[in-house]
Amino acid sequence: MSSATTQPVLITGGTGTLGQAFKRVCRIRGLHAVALNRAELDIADASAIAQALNRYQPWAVVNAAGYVRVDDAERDADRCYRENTTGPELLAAACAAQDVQLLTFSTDLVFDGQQTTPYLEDDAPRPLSVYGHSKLLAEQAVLAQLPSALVVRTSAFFSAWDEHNFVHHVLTAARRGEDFAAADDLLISPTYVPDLVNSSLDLLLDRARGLWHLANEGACTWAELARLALRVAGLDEAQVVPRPAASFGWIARRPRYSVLGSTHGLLLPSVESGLHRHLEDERLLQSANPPAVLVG
Ligand SMILES: NC(=O)C1=CN([C@@H]2O[C@H](COP(=O)(O)OP(=O)(O)OC[C@H]3O[C@@H](n4cnc5c(N)ncnc54)[C@H](OP(=O)(O)O)[C@@H]3O)[C@@H](O)[C@H]2O)C=CC1
Ligand SMILES: Cc1cn([C@H]2C[C@H](O)[C@@H](COP(=O)(O)OP(=O)(O)O[C@H]3O[C@@H](C)C(=O)[C@@H](O)[C@H]3O)O2)c(=O)[nH]c1=O
Repeated sequence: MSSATTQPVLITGGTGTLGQAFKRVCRIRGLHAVALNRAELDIADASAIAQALNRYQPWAVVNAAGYVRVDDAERDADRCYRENTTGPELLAAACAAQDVQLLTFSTDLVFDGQQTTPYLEDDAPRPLSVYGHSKLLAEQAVLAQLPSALVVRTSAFFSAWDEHNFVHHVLTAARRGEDFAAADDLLISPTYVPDLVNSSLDLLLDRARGLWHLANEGACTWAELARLALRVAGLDEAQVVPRPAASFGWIARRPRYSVLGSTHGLLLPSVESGLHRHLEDERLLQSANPPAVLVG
């Protein structure tokens, strides 16, 4: 295979949180990358995948595309399975045929939450939602098509690089002086997106394969995460209103415990460290002269 320096990493879902973050981290690390949006590459279209692989000749595909609206998925199952299961399976088949590495992402929501200790890669999955089921089928299909694929289970993204995440919403509400209701009975593993992307890329470059759990160290409830974010930001933690998950009226069931541990022993830095860097990134991006590598 040719070297990673001459061929690009091909990123799907280039307009999303993860796709944009991969683009940015590749730029920071000097890795050649091409990020495609849905119009340029629909991952559920086999001929579009073949065309993209032929055109860009990537050494690896990073699949950052997916259907992530967990509640909507319960009533929009066909679309969810198309984007979360069919897409990754077709990518894996195409990568297998052309000897290209593949990194794709799964979720803590493949688990049912009955455990009381962190879920490891070989613990039995039993999803409670259409979204979780679509991701479990994808894991199985991808590894059947391409046993060398890297499948990273992760959860509860936060990042200052865009606004589509829980921590951003909490900070924004608190700065406006508004209270913020957050579930206090679901235990999760929050994940700082830049840490996830850097570690995933390291694993991809090391040719790691199979299932890996990647999340920041430090299990907490959504309410604890909200309070920690406000504490790190020097805001008033009392603006977090703890509530049971059942009171939010969500359509999809969520596991009450979906903390991720790993048999591989690789842990990202602590959630608190991620929050400090989230706030520092906010500051840099809002400054008069943000660093060029962070812009775009
Ligand atoms: N957000 C989270 O907390 C977590 C996310 N993940 C996983 O990480 C991955 C990325 O999530 P995230 O970045 O948050 O999601 P986003 O919704 O921010 O981004 C998803 C991207 O996928 C694109 N997309 C959807 N369907 C297709 C398709 N058929 N072909 C090409 N592109 C498509 C979307 O395009 P468009 O804008 O056109 O819709 C969008 O750009 C997903 O696999 C998700 O399951 C896992 C755990 C936690
Ligand atoms: C959990 C929670 C969410 N919210 C808000 C934030 C958000 O706008 C909305 C729904 O929350 P989320 O979508 O973040 O929650 P959810 O869909 O459960 O998040 C998931 O995303 C998918 C893609 C994953 O794979 C998981 O790892 C997980 O992080 O409700 C609260 O206001 N309070 C809360 O306590």
